[in-house]
Amino acid sequence: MKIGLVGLGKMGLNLGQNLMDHKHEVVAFDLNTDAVKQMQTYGAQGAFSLEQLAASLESPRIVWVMVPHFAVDSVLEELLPHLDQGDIVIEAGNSHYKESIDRYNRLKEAGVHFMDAGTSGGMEGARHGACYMIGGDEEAWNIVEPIFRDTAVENGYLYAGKAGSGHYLKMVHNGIEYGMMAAIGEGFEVLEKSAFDFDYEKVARVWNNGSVIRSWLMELTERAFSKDAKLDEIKGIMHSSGEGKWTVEEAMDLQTATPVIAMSLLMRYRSMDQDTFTGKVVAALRNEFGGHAVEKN
Ligand SMILES: NC(=O)C1=CN([C@@H]2O[C@H](COP(=O)(O)OP(=O)(O)OC[C@H]3O[C@@H](n4cnc5c(N)ncnc54)[C@H](O)[C@@H]3O)[C@@H](O)[C@H]2O)C=CC1
Ligand SMILES: O=C(CO)[C@H](O)[C@H](O)COP(=O)(O)O
Repeated sequence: MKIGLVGLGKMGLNLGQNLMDHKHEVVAFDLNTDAVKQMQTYGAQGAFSLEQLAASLESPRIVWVMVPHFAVDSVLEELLPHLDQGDIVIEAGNSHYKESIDRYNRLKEAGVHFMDAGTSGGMEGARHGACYMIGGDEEAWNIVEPIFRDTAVENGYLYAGKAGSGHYLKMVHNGIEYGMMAAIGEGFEVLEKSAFDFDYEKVARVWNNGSVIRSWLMELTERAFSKDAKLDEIKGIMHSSGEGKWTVEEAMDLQTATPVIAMSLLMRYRSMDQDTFTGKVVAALRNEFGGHAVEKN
């Protein structure tokens, strides 16, 4: 199939190559023209505007959008005037499912199908076989399914149903990801503070062989320690992009207890601060009521 690919960053560049390895034709666009040129060297057709991208595709056009979630609306606004009834937009980044439902409704007014696809597996998945969770019209799904089948690992895609369901699943997936990573991190912190002198790469390796906690995340743990035995080269600052927060907000709305995911989110926020005002207040209060020692700046 011929696919317009918008967004050629860490995910898009890999996905574009994956698509071409599976004999799909790719028309590639990014604000960063160097990325477009990189895709061209891999054999893609380059586009230097969304108008040019749309003009290079035949109806029903299929446009795969792989940009950060804050850029999705500007892409859609600029792209929509160049699309026709029956065209299909697949938004495969990490967007909030409610925004995806709004986008589905907005594009539907123009007769354009909008599919929300959650993508998992990171850059390696995008390049060699991803995992997808997809929502949107079944009519459009029947057209685009081969693209997902070709670029996913075996059994690595699910058409989940109506608009929003793909990004809803990806939101919860990422919430789980937060909790699992936090548990791995905490376990290694206990090891680090213990009286033993463990080789963390070897620990992760043995845990990857037959243990209950063997997993891709543990394999990545092993890989990270193989590069930097004590992770001395990096700070323990944990950024976040939103999906963990959305999962917790959704759980709150549903009055559902998700303490593991919520705590892992809060620990990410905590990691952004060198010191905390909370800590100062508690230390000051202990000092006020009990004369307990405080540490001075
Ligand atoms: N990196 C990862 O492991 C994963 C990322 N995602 C999601 O996929 C999406 C893309 O992520 P990455 O590739 O990691 O981001 P990235 O920041 O590496 O790449 C984004 C690309 O989009 C381009 N871009 C931004 N605004 C644009 C616009 N208006 N028109 C055209 N191109 C534009 C940028 O120039 C950049 O090349 C995000 O929603 C992200 O959350 C999903 C799964 C895994
Ligand atoms: O979706 C992903 C993996 O599944 C992306 O890597 C995402 O950026 C991870 O979330 P966060 O940036 O909040 O850690």
